[in-house]
Parts: sequence; structure tokens; C-alpha cells
Amino acid sequence: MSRRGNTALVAKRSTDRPVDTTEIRALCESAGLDVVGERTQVRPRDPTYDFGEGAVAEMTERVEREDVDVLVVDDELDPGRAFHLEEAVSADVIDRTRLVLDIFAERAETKRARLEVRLAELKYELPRAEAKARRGESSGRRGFKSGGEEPQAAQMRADYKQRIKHLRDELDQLDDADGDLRDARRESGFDLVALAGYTNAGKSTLLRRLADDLSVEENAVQHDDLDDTAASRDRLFETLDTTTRRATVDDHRVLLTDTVGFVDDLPHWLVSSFRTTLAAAREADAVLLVIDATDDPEAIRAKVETSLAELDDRDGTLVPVLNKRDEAGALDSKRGVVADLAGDPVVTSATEGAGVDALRDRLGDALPERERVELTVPNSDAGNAFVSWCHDHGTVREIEYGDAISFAFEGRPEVVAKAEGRTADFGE
Ligand SMILES: Nc1nc2c(ncn2[C@@H]2O[C@H](COP(=O)(O)OP(=O)(O)OP(=O)(O)O)[C@@H](O)[C@H]2O)c(=O)[nH]1
Ligand SMILES: [Mg+2]
Repeated sequence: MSRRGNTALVAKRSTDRPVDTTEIRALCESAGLDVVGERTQVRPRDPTYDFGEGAVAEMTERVEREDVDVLVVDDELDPGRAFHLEEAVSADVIDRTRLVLDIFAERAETKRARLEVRLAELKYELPRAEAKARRGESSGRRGFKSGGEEPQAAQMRADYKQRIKHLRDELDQLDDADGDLRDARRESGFDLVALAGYTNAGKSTLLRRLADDLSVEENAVQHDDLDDTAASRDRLFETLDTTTRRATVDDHRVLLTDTVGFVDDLPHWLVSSFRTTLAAAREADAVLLVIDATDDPEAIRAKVETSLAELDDRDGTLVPVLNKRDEAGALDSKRGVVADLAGDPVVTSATEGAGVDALRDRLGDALPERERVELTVPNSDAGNAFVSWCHDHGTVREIEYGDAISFAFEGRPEVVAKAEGRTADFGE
């Protein structure tokens, strides 16, 4: 972040009372800003400043008096309003989207997350750069060229578009690679489970509860945020990169993937920049939708509705999880709200471990049906090697060794089909 300092004043305008600044303050904190005060206003959007002139004058005075570096506006500001406001208050003005982008940029660790953040930033910057170019052109250079656009502005737009296209292409390639990786994982006998839900709901904490001690992580993440620092910090968007760990659920070998949390009021183009992390959820065999039980029932309703819309075209079964029961107070109505929208939730406390066994049971039921076949192979080196392969790709039961080895094998249908194909190779 290229700001001078981190002292922030929060400003929020709304047409409805009360004007709630809880979330924008939490976002500021996540961005490392020190919020020294707030100015809220109930009124329609002002065409020049977003806020009314009186509020702007007051904010200007506070910026001066309290040495504020940044005015954080809880709204998406169009380029014109942002410019006017910045001129008026003499501080950096950051809108909600920019703030979220700053947090994303700071958290992004994998190549994918960095590309996604950069893509989102370019999409955010393009209209603002255009507005700036227009302001520059309208002051003094008007009439320089008759008709058409100023060459500089046109060139700038073309550059942005080119960079955006380039990033999209790179991300598409990563997507393809991800799809291939998911196929390979399924063929290796893993069921794929994703954790989705709003930021701060407890997804990563729950993932740690469910995961086997032994973790496999092939996600080029340099430092594993799941281990010693894992006493989960209460910051939003703690998880920006998807992280995958192994778990065992009812004999199913499972890969659990954590995803970036949803947040309200983000423009759609920003959410779509992070579509690849959502792909992990959409294409999983089961999705744990983690819901923060400390929210009030109405907030829970709104969040579950949004989450379901994001996951609308998913392939797998959805398992709702109402987490943080240790802090949530009365649960009946909250549970009812979730049950109405998404089915009866499993109630958990990820920090205390309560409900985790029940969650494993529900997850076991949600995973794809497994097939079972009876197999017989020669009791030879090749036969024994095949049995080890079966252990690695599914569940081996009722094994008997004699002249031949016979056993029951259970696994994902594609794995069972492959196993049957391989027994055919033993001839006879
Ligand atoms: N009291 C209580 N706190 C919890 C519980 N589960 C998680 N938390 C806390 O909630 C905060 C957020 O937990 P995370 O697991 O990081 O949440 P997340 O959903 O992964 O958040 P993002 O990565 O930002 O999307 C942390 O401070 C956790 O310790 C719970 O069951 N009870
Ligand atoms: Mg997380």
C-alpha cells in the first residue's frame, strides 16, 4: 500500500438508519489502518461529493485537526466523486473496493492469487485512469485535435485492455491445470470437499479440525499458514489462497480445500476476478457451507442466500455448518433460518471441537456413493503390488491370501473401474 500513514477516518452515508460501520471498521483493521473516528450521514447520494457539504466540511476539519492520513468511504465511489472528495478533504480517499483490494494484495501469496488481485486492480483502475486523462485533456488541450479521442487516452485504454487480456489468459491456463489436477485427484481415489462461506466464519479453523495430521500441500504456498500461527487471527480474508489438506472421513480419502471468504457489497467484477477459488467449491463432491452463528438471524439469512447464489451451479452436495456455537447464545431461530434455506445445519464449535464428529458423519453421507467389487489376483509380486495400489486408491476389505489373493475393493466408481481393468491384465 502506497499511503503516507495509517490513521483513518471512516465515512459512511446511507439512506437508511442506523448507519452501521462495524464491517468497514473490521476491514480497516484488516488493512492495518488505525481508525480514529467516523462520520456517518443519512441522506441520498450527493452528486459532487457523495456526502453533503456540511459533512464534507466537518470531515475536512477533522482530517486537519486529528492528522488523518486516509478517509475511508464505505461505498463504491465513482472516479468523479472520489476526485472531488480528495480535493476537498486533503487526504487520501479510499473507497470500500479499494480497501478490499489493498487487503487482497497484501494477503496474496500464490501465483494465482497475485494474478487475480492484479486483474481486479486493473479493472478498478481503468475507469479512474480514463477519468484522470479526461480531466487532463479538458484543462487546456481542448480543440487540439478535431474529432475522435486524444491519442494518449486511447493508447492508455488499449494498454490496460491488453494487460487485462494477458492476465485473463494466464488465469485460464491455471484453471485448466486445476481442472486436470482435480481429475487426477479423483482418479487417485480422493473425494474432493471444499469449505465455503463468509469471511471470518471459521472455515480455516474447521479445516484444521477435520484434516489429518499429515498434510499434503502442493499449492506453492511458501509458508504454511495452517500450522504454528494457526491460532487464527480475527482478520478478514485471512485465507486468500486456496489451501488443500488431507482428511479421512468414514474410510473415504478426502482432500479438503479452503476457499476465500465471501464479503458483502463487493462489485460483481471483483468477485468474478476470484472465480478460480470458487471453482474449487463449485466442482467439489461436497461443499461445507460454514456460517457464523454469532450473527443475528437476519444477517444469517442474507449471508446464506448470497452464498447459495454464488454456489448455485455447484456439482456436489451442500452441507450447512453453523459454527461458533460456543459464542452464539440461543440457536433455535438461527438454526431454523439455515434449515429453511439450505437444510438442517450441523452445529459446531471449531475452536472447541464440539460437533466435529457429527460433521464428519454428515460429510460421510454427503460424499459420492462408493462401488464395491470382489477381486482375485495371483499371489505374486505383481498381485501384491496391485493390492498396495488398491490400498492407496480406496478401501480393501476381507482380504484372504492363498494361492491367489481375494478381497473386496471399495472406491470411487472411476477407481473401481480402473481396478477391474487391471485385474483383467493378470490374464487367465
Ligand atoms: N468462538 C469461536 N471462534 C471461532 C470459532 N471458529 C473460528 N473462530 C474464530 O473466528 C476467527 C476466524 O476464523 P477463521 O477460521 O480464520 O475464519 P475463515 O472463515 O477461514 O476466514 P477467512 O479466511 O477470512 O475467510 C478466528 O479468530 C477464529 O479463532 C468457533 O467455533 N468459536
Ligand atoms: Mg480462512
